[in-house]
Amino acid sequence: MNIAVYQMDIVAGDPEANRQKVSRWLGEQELGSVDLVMLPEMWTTAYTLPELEDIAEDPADSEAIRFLQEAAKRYHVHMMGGSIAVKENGKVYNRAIAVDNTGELVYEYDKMHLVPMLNEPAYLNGGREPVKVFELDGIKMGVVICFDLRFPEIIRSLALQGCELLFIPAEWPDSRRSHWDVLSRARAVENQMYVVTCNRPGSYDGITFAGSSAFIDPWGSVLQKGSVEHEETLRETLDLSNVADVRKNVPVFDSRVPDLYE
Ligand SMILES: O=C(O)CCC(=O)C(=O)O
Repeated sequence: MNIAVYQMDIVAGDPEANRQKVSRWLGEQELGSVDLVMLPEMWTTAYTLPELEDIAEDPADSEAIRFLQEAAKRYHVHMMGGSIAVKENGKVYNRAIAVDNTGELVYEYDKMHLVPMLNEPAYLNGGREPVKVFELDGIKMGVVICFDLRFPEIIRSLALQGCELLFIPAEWPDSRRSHWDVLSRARAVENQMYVVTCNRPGSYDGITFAGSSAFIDPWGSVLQKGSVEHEETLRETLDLSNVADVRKNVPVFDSRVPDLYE
């Protein structure tokens, strides 16, 4: 599977400007051989938490979701549309969106772990639906969002559902970049899956973000990594047969003793 990650700097609080930005970027790419495009966390708004109450979109009538669906059809690519702020029944959620290359919405996930360091619980509601794998081109995939990376149990739950490829859209700060690097590799090694991350660079409201988006293989090798400071595009072709090979060579899943710890 050929994947293009847009390590995008985000215009704060301006969904229209961000849609235009992604639209321009898509138009500049040679997407002929690309199967899937990935965007970062909250790519329409950035972390403008106090404004989200007003600018989060109704998911039943969302410009951002329509935009992802139109882009998927136009370029014939699956869209791992990072996450966007949505408002449903008066509550704001940080929702990851996956759209297939026919424009069909195939999976949504509301970030369940809210970040105390950012006072997120004051502005957002945590998702209450367990994570599930979804399938594109016969590949089992999962998505978790940023802070979720610190909770190995949510990612193990995806692995136990057969996940081979995990996406992590993020707005991870540079001050904790070492955690981002170590934990995303650790999740790939312990779950023997590909991990593809898309983290924004740039700054907002006194926080500088870490960039460092990456493609990590099921052995834990970093195939490619973005810069810390700059916007950029990362592309990689993943050979999904490596997942089965690594799981065969180091049979972690056959060696589990869940009765003793679940
Ligand atoms: O866990 C961290 O250090 C960063 C988390 C975060 O910034 C987020 O989830 O948006």
